[in-house]
Amino acid sequence: LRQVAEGKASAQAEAAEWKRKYELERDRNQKFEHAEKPCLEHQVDLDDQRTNSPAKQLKSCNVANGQSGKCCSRNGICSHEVLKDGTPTSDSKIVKKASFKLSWFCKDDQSDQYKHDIVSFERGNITTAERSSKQISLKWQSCPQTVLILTKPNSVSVQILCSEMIRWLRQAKNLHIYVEPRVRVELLTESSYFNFVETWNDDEEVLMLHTKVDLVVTLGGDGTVLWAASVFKGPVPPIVPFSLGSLGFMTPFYSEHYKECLESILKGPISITLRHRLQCHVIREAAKNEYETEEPILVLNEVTIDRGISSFLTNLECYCDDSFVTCVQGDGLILSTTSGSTAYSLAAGGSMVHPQVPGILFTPICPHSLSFRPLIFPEHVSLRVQVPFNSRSPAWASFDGKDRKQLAPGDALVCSMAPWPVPTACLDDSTNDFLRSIHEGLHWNLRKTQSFDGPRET
Ligand SMILES: NC(=O)c1ccc[n+]([C@@H]2O[C@H](COP(=O)([O-])OP(=O)(O)OC[C@H]3O[C@@H](n4cnc5c(N)ncnc54)[C@H](O)[C@@H]3O)[C@@H](O)[C@H]2O)c1
Ligand SMILES: Nc1ncnc2c1ncn2[C@@H]1O[C@H](COP(=O)(O)OP(=O)(O)OP(=O)(O)O)[C@@H](O)[C@H]1O
Repeated sequence: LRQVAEGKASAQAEAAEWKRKYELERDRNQKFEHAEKPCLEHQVDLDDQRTNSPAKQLKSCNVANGQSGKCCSRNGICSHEVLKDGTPTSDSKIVKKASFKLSWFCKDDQSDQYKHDIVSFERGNITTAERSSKQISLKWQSCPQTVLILTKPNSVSVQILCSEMIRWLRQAKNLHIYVEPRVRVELLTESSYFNFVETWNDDEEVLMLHTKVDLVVTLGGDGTVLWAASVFKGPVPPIVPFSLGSLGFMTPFYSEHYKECLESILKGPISITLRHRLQCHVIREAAKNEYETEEPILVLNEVTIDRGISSFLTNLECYCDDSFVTCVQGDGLILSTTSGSTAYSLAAGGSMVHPQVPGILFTPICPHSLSFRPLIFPEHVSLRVQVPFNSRSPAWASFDGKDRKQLAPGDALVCSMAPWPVPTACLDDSTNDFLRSIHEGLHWNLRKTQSFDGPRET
């Protein structure tokens, strides 16, 4: 039964991955197949999809796609492709969701003819052209109209900024605002002016948030960005993270300049870091049937499997796809995204990796071995961490530092790249923001410069 459940989980992850790859591939092919028709021509249809009935949506989509299921994008990803899943609600008749287009560029854009080949065989030479180092740019194709503001709890400065920002977004920009139920109560306690601010009542409404929200603003530290990502179990709208914590690796925007920042974000284009997430399935040995596989959990930083309160050594068998990797004997193991590489994984001795690099970091925590160096796996693998039957104690899994789950002997955790990344807005661009955060946040490689005078090589 466990094998069946594991098979199902990995098949689901694989299917999602194939869907993502298929969509990217289809966009690439578009460039070659499509006539030079500007994307904006289809804009009316795309906007209509948001406001009209499902039947009309289907029709307009078919018209936009020339009945062939193709996207209007030619050199990027259109928002209606990323966000189209989910049925339209009655609200979507009133408020249109803004459409945008993501596009990328390489430094050597001149070599355009090879840009869309992953691997090409030119006169026997293998060349790669599809690298992960592209800066992604988001261009609004219709104006954003709905902003979700997520805030760190129990902070007076955050509360003050939140109400000030909402007033400005409403009065100067005439935007629809969503906040968490807790924040709406706080706002209404402050003033009945905030009656227009919307929220949700149950988890089902949260599941549909991505169909209503154009932009997410976070006010807090990295933990608030992790929180924002966890709210979206599927596609995530672009996130603009304002720094109101002590260490902001993922929060490049300064809250003092929020008006200028939001002006330019709402206008676009925006440089985006597409932060990959991991999809984790807990597979129970005791599962009675395959349907008992627990809901997958998406993490932006990492999933940690550790010894919890147990004083025994953790014993974890690790597999990559079907190959045995190793047995971790120590305090535990961190499976991290590249965004999470500067968080817990870093503290456990893992490398810092640029967040735009797609990979899964495999970092042991205090391994009782002299030779256990951290690894980085490619993005397409599925990793399985199994608590062996002969383990002396259970292990504990935690997801972005939250939601601890016990893994009994025989239980396993299966982890692969999720199809829904977290797009965070950059202050500058992906690379400069990353370098600034490791310089300013960690004082990386800070050393006094050697003086000029002294002995010299002759
Ligand atoms: N020994 C450690 O370094 C350690 C231990 C436990 C958890 N953590 C990290 O804390 C994260 C949860 O963050 P939180 O804010 O909810 O908890 P928290 O309030 O305990 O803060 C943890 C610290 O990690 C920083 N952080 C979080 N994500 C980061 C990232 N991607 N890059 C660099 N620094 C980052 C935060 O800014 C914060 O200073 C976990 O995902 C885990 O990575 C680290
Ligand atoms: N909207 C929210 N609802 C519930 N919990 C939240 C929310 N936003 C943030 N948190 C939690 O609050 C904690 C602290 O948040 P955050 O890291 O943003 O602030 P901080 O600790 O002041 O920042 P720093 O770690 O940089 O000092 C985190 O554990 C985070 O998960």
